[in-house]
Amino acid sequence: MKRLVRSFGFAFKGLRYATKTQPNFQIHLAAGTTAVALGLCLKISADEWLWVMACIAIVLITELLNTSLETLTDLVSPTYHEKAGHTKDVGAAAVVIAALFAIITGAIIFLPKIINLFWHAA
Ligand SMILES: Nc1ncnc2c1ncn2[C@@H]1O[C@H](COP(=O)(O)OP(=O)(O)OP(=O)(O)O)[C@@H](O)[C@H]1O
Repeated sequence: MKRLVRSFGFAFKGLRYATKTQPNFQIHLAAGTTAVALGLCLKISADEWLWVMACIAIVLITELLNTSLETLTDLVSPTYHEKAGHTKDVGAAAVVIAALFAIITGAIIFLPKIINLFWHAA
């Protein structure tokens, strides 16, 4: 049990580090918070909540793994190396794919509801 609590402590340390030092992680956190606020305002269904939560988790997880990869790359290869560049580029590509998936899912869920709202307000 003590080991589990210690592991959680390290995990929160990592989360704090990413939140404090990574502007991209801060942007993804803000986007996730906005999606949750929109979900509450637009009263999305349980199924839609599952998609929204999955998207938020996938984007934050890929961003955290990318940060981890970048940090390790900077440690192992502080000077220019083609493979270090590939490592960072592939990590960044994973984040872009996750973010695109989240944007498309968000558009499918929220756009019709937002359009409907304006349609009825007009
Ligand atoms: N050691 C390196 N060797 C070769 N290319 C590198 C190296 N470090 C970075 N690069 C190239 O520069 C790009 C930007 O890297 P940089 O370290 O500036 O930002 P990042 O760590 O990818 O992202 P962030 O701005 O979120 O910290 C990388 O995607 C890679 O193409």
